[in-house]
Amino acid sequence: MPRTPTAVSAPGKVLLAGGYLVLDREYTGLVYGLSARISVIAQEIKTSPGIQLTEIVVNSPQFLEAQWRYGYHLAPDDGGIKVTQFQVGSSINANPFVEITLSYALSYITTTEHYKPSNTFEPAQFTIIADNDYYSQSHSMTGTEKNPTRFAKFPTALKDAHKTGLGSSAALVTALTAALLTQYLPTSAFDPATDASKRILHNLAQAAHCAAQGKVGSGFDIAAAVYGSCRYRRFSPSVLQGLPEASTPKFAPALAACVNDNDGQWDVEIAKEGVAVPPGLALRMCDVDCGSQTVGMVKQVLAWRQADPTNSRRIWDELQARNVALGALLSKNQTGEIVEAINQIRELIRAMGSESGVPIEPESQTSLLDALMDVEGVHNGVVPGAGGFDALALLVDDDEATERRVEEFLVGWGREKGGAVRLLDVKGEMQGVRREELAQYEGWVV
Ligand SMILES: Nc1ncnc2c1ncn2[C@@H]1O[C@H](COP(=O)(O)OP(=O)(O)OP(=O)(O)O)[C@@H](O)[C@H]1O
Ligand SMILES: C[C@@](O)(CCOP(=O)(O)O)CC(=O)O
Repeated sequence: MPRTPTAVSAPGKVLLAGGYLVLDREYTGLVYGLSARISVIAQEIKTSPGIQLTEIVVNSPQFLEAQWRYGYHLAPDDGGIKVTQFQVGSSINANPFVEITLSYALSYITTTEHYKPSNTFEPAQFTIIADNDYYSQSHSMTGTEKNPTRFAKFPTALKDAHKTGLGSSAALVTALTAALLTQYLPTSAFDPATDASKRILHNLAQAAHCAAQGKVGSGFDIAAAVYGSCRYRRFSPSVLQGLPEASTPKFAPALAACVNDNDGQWDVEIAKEGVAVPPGLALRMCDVDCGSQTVGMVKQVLAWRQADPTNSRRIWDELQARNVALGALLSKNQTGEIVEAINQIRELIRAMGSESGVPIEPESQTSLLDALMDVEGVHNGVVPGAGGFDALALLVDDDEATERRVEEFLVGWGREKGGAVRLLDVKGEMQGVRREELAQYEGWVV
């Protein structure tokens, strides 16, 4: 009997407060999950009787040239599962986030008691469906004009897609890891609704995402993808630094020991209590269709921190206090105090920017935020995360009239200043990873 297809989704993120600081365990970040999700639908590939396939296919049908086919084998000396991409068409088009997630999740599964003694995984297809707000490009909806489906078809390959900065890779790695664990383990061993499974998923997705990115960041984006909105204190980088490279000797047992946290090393702190958007308000995002190269910005800010330890500590400690104060007043619904609390945070973010020479809140974003605050119903906003030209996060009254006023304002702003500024549909959302009903993907998966 073929298994019924399953779907899981993970949300995108916005780091409302705590950019840069959250890289250090002394400080915390205020992270919100977003209603923009990445879903992965897992289905068996039907084979003819007598034919054995060892193939795993991953598709991202909203984009051009977005199918990746993999074979796999057990690497020697407990190296786990090595995946090898098959060529489709005339060129090979790699997706490191997909490939590394496969090799990490499958390697982990081989260490569980549920792995088939036959040393195989049933051939399966994993379809990635992303909410449209992850990308800035104009797109065509796939249904009829009167009845468009929720998911768009983009006229580009993924490498040409303009990202809005909502954390597509973290949501993808988390959802794909959860889909693989759901597909190849019984529900008694993995069920994303339980806390124990969420911990496994979090640790495994952090390990895969760091490997795919080629660096250990703070990991707040994976935390948001798994747990949704939370106050986040990072794990010590040493938790992952001892892992051998994938498919080298002893990778699989080392990964399992790390993910199962045999030595109690994971010191990450995720607090969901008290992280909220006050009733009647919404966290919205405003895309400026630019995006930032955050790697260089992070390097430069950290270099400033080393070069000027006294001054930078003074700014960071005060900024942490202001960030915590914002979290507290949001959770206590003190809506009237938002404007001043965020102004105070922005002031120090700009100070950190001018001291380090990094445009964390660039002047053009300052003028846009300040002008938006004059629109009725808009409280305040920040350039979240690493800052720069990523989409802005705004706290606004959650009603249609405010939405209309903001949209009208942005049209005028774009006309006057040039550039495509627009309100994204996405809103802050509390929930993390979850199982999904299949019906919503009709037309995308057969
Ligand atoms: N819909 C998708 N299908 C397949 N792969 C995807 C999809 N969306 C994102 N990816 C993978 O994630 C990569 C983008 O990751 P990257 O970390 O650069 O962006 P991001 O996580 O959206 O950005 P940020 O961290 O600034 O918010 C893509 O190059 C691709 O490998
Ligand atoms: C600068 C940093 O603190 C936040 C980066 O956030 P974003 O990817 O720009 O949303 C880096 C990190 O936390 O890994």
